[in-house]
Amino acid sequence: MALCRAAVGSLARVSFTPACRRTWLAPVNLVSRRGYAEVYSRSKPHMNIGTIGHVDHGKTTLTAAITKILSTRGGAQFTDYAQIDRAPEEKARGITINSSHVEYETATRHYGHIDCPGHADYIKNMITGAAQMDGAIIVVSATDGQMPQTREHLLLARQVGIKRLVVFINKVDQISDPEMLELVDMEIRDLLTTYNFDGENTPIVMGSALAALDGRDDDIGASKISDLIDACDSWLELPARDLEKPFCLPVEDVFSISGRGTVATGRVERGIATKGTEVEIIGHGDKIKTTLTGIEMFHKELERAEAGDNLGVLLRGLKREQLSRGHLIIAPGSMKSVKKFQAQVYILTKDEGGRYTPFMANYRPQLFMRTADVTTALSFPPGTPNPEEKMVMPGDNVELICELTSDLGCETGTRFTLREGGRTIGTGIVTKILETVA
Ligand SMILES: Nc1nc2c(ncn2[C@@H]2O[C@H](COP(=O)(O)OP(=O)(O)OP(=O)(O)O)[C@@H](O)[C@H]2O)c(=O)[nH]1
Ligand SMILES: [Mg+2]
Repeated sequence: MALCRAAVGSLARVSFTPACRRTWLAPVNLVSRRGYAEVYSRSKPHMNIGTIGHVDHGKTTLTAAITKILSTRGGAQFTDYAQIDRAPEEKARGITINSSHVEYETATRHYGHIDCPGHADYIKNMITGAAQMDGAIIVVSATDGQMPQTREHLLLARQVGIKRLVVFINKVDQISDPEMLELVDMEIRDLLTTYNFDGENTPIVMGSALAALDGRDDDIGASKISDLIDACDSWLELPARDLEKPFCLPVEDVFSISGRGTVATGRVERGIATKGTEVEIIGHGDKIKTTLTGIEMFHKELERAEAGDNLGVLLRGLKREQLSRGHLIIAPGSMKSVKKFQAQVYILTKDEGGRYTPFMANYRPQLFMRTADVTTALSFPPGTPNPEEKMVMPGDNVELICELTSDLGCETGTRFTLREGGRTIGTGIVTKILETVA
């Protein structure tokens, strides 16, 4: 900020000097551009990560320690424990989540980092994607080893599509027996493998977040935080940018333009398509191959549609009635249309605008996914004890099977909401595809 202000300041000063009037633009622009780059550092790739793990294992202390260590290298502003733990309430789609966001940068990357104050907030955050994590640091206290929430967060991390994690074994200042640490290391590697992470190669760093924060015992404090940051840089993979993913345009509206044909409008979710690209239309019982013969945005013809664009596309040989809201226009073969899937769902409490009462299997709310809405029957996955009697309470995090009345294009990781009578009662993420349409 300081640099930005300096740039603005110099702009104001220079523009007041008449003699400079003709020439000031160039130097001032240079200053402001340089200022901008140093402040926001857009040159480094960005990645969203966060601390996850069992209550009291040291997630917030570690978050504070990372900002402290990086602040000495000029890559962060030190944010102390109290500032992080005083997480602001965020209303994400009607759901209140307490979470703190800090940012820092290393030599090669810019990170956004999320830390939640409680278990319930981690669950909500991971299911709703209120702050999407591309990777995570799982914190495990050496004094306890893995605990129930260690496992639950690992499972959720897997389900929301996090592919790689870095482990921080914390509180080693309280362990005198090195064999104990070896045991925790082995146990965590086994656990990672159980949840389909790479247990063998995942970096595990052992240290003390508190020592780093307090500026003592460098060998288990600051130096280990540095190791952890290096492990994040080298092991966590940058997510593919939306432009690199296969094309997907969820249809919002359909028009018929006489003499030209059928036009679908919507916002490109991901990927790139050019005029003449072959596409596939899926959903609502259809699978139609066609070609994009025109792309238009703000009444102007475009050669290329890309992620984020709000536009209309002209489709070869398609009748108005063949297309409707909720269809997906995709790169051929890049996604399947799905009739039944398993999902991790968070049911909103009444304070969050959700239901007042529990529901049981065969409850049939409306499911909203991208631009589509269809009715879904809900049931419990096989192996659920007493499925006929099981009740889902507001505030619960449950695995459910969704059977749709009309198929929709989706994949593992696609998010949706459940609504009933105009209110959102739940939010979920697809974790397993069970039945697709040929
Ligand atoms: N001895 C020791 N204590 C630590 C260390 N790191 C954190 N603690 C203490 O462990 C307690 C919990 O730390 P937090 O950072 O609040 O843990 P958390 O995982 O954020 O806890 P929740 O947000 O409640 O789930 C605090 O009293 C910390 O001071 C450490 O390396 N060594
Ligand atoms: Mg905390």
